[in-house]
Amino acid sequence: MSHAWGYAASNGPDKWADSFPIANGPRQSPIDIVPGEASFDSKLKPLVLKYDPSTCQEILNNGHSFQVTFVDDSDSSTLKDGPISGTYRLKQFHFHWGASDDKGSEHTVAGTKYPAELHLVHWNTKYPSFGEAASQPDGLAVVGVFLKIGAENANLQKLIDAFDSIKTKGKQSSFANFNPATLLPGCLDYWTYDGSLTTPPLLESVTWIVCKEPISVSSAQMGKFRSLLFSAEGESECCMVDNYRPPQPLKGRPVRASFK
Ligand SMILES: N/C(=N\S(N)(=O)=O)N1CCCC1
Ligand SMILES: [Zn+2]
Repeated sequence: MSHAWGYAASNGPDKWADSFPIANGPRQSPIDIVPGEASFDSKLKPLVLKYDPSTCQEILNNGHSFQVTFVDDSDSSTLKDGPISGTYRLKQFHFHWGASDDKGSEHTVAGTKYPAELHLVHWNTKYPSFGEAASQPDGLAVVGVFLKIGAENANLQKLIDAFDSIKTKGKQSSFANFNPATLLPGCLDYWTYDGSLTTPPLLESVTWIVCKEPISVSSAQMGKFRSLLFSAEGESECCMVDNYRPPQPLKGRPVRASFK
């Protein structure tokens, strides 16, 4: 791939293996989660998520998605227990979505696509930094939350209200005192499996924790997601849509459920 990766036919998921051969590796993400084939594991603990809104720093259009970045120089915002051991610090969260409400999530559930998926990215503090952790098999833990069309979500609206300041690639603005816990579903039942980053560099360092229960988003709010641009200011406008990788081969991996 002579040019930067993206989601177009010329540089999208089907082309990523040209520059990132791990794209065909043994533990790639996302996957299709088939509930009837997941095995309940009574040893799985409930998730312990502790988020401090004061660690919320900025909101950014990185040209692939929008992300909210957190100060991660202390254990103020962390993920513990669940399928992981030790303490993982929240680095950022971001979303993936479609051009229409019938697609957009990366993980699917028995083939069902949701209109969007939230990813809360955490790194293992046994390593000195996110960058170091991202290259380790137990380095990252990402909590995935599906978005389902329904009632308007007032907490998502706080993110949407900042979109005018980050419409184009590379734009960022300060974003303070947002509590990511407000984006979690009421029930934290989850599926978990060993996987990877779903964008280049596709590193196989992620313990995936995918919540069974979605959160709501209105169709109008999804329309606002689609008003963001992949393109930078002054470039020909390219709507930020379909920024999701399709499910990858499971290759024999177990998928465990924290619930019966
Ligand atoms: N692909 C990623 N996260 S994801 N979609 O696998 O959660 N990231 C790339 C760099 C930082 C996070
Ligand atoms: Zn993601």
